[in-house]
Amino acid sequence: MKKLSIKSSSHSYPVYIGENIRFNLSNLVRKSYSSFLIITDENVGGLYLDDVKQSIGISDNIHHVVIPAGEQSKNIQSFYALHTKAMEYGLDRNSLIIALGGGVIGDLAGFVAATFMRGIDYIQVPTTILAHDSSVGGKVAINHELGKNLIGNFYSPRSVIYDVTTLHTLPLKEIRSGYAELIKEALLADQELFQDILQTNLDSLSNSKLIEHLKKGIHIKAKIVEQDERETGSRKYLNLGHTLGHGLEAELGYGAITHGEAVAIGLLFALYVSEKEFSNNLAFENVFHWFHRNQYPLHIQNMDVNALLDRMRLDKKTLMQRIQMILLKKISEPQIMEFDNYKLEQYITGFISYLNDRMTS
Ligand SMILES: NC(=O)c1ccc[n+]([C@@H]2O[C@H](COP(=O)([O-])OP(=O)(O)OC[C@H]3O[C@@H](n4cnc5c(N)ncnc54)[C@H](O)[C@@H]3O)[C@@H](O)[C@H]2O)c1
Ligand SMILES: O=C(O)C(=O)C[C@@H](O)[C@H](O)[C@H](O)COP(=O)(O)O
Ligand SMILES: [Zn+2]
Repeated sequence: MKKLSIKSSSHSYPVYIGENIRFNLSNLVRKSYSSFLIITDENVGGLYLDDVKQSIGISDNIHHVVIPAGEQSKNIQSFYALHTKAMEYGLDRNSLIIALGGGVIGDLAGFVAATFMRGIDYIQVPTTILAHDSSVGGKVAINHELGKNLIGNFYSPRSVIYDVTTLHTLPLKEIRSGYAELIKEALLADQELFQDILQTNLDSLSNSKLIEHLKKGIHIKAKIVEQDERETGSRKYLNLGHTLGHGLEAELGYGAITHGEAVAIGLLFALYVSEKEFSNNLAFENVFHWFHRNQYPLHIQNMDVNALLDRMRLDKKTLMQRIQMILLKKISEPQIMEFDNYKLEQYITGFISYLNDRMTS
């Protein structure tokens, strides 16, 4: 098992990465709690809820709630229902919430923990590749129907317990989704990781390669969030690919495409704009080929560009109504840039038709 420690403004917390460590929760969670609420979804619950329950111990004070799987559950109704359950189960300020699942569960359960009785402890037990990103850094949120993660907070977990054995049950679609965030981290900070991912075929991914990539991704994320927890500066770079990605998720309807699939298209857009702005031959071609080879859904059909721009304007990086995008001058050299509507509209229109042409040729 590997352990790293992350410093947040309120406390430091360990990230454990290892095989079958979901069976060892009671040793890894050191403090004693009055009660536990495990929040999970129907897919993950069927696979791992019993393991986690047993690993905490035998007690009347271990409760669980299973919610429908998917992005549509990351909403105000689930948030409210979880608060109701927490009250009905008698959780108090010394209770622990356990987020067992992917990023949807982590963001939602984390936000419930951040707000229940003004904040109680929670831990992240991530079960997707994508959640190597979401479980670290303390961003917790739910979606508003107008925009992604618009209701939320920064609220760090007490620990992250990443049992990589759980990743064996992930479908290929979710492997792809998680790798979009890994490519993002590689583009931001690690040329070697980037080249290595480009050599990797997701349908024949080895366990050792996956774990190597995850450790590097977590390392990159950890370094950035330690420097700038509340996103006043360099943390914005972790939003590479998300200005368009989040806009697409909201405009297409939450869950129509996965977060990682949206980020993949957003990354291509960021590279497309970067190459035009900085006149360089960056990485668009390589990334496009890799996504295509690994069957990422890259078509954007029947998109109302103005509606998409309105979604993008609700992005949290927007200032004075001006949309900001993270671009790359080169690999490992991100830069934030502000755009006026006209220019961005031109770029989006050009990008969508270019991408659709490439996908049909
Ligand atoms: N807080 C952050 O810093 C941050 C970072 C990145 C993404 N996010 C958020 O994370 C969410 C996406 O997370 P996600 O991709 O993990 O989605 P998810 O939680 O919906 O999980 C994806 C799917 O995989 C299933 N699943 C999960 N673990 C499984 C397993 N081990 N075996 C089989 N099936 C499993 C789930 O039931 C679900 O159907 C988005 O809402 C995004 O906004 C947050
Ligand atoms: O941790 C961050 O910071 C990120 O931007 C990571 C992103 O992958 C993640 O999707 C995050 O939730 C986006 O944050 P948001 O503030 O744009 O909602
Ligand atoms: Zn993301």
